[in-house]
Amino acid sequence: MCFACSPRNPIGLHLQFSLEDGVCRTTFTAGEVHQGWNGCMHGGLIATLLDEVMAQWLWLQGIAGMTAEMTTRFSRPVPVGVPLEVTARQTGGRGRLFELAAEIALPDGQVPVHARAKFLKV
Ligand SMILES: CCCCCCCC/C=C\CCCCCCCC(=O)SCCNC(=O)CCNC(=O)[C@H](O)C(C)(C)COP(=O)(O)OP(=O)(O)OC[C@H]1O[C@@H](n2cnc3c(N)ncnc32)[C@H](O)[C@@H]1OP(=O)(O)O
Repeated sequence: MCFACSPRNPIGLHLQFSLEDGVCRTTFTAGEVHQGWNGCMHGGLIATLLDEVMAQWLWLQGIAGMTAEMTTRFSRPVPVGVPLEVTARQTGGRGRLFELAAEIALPDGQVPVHARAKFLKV
């Protein structure tokens, strides 16, 4: 029962994904229960959104991959209560290794956080 995507996980994020033109996409609005500092989404949960959207880029193409490495740049706080657009795309890779990038965009287009990761097909 995936914490990020299972519709049956009672404490999960219940994310739903689409893949179009090589971009995987989901949306999420953080609430007070997802805060770290007051008014700001917890960084670990931000990383969860980014990790999952990249994993789903693979999964929606029939590839089961595990995160082998991930770097996250937190440039600005992510506010709670606003709809976030979370996207991922492929940046490289060879064989079993997939290199992906993901970002979170605010409604005004600002990108407070982005990530890069390597996934290995299992
Ligand atoms: C009714 C049922 C329906 C089911 C529906 C399901 C719905 C669900 C759908 C979708 C779910 C999506 C959920 C995703 C969740 C988000 C993703 C996560 O959070 S995953 C968890 C966190 N990650 C881990 O726990 C990994 C822990 N690590 C490992 O298990 C291994 O290290 C693993 C698998 C990553 C690699 O292990 P190896 O044994 O397979 O491979 P090796 O031999 O180590 O490496 C292979 C090659 O890759 C290179 N490599 C490995 N890591 C590398 C790295 N970081 N950078 C560059 N190269 C690397 C190595 O040097 C090697 O290269 P050379 O073949 O020797 O040339």
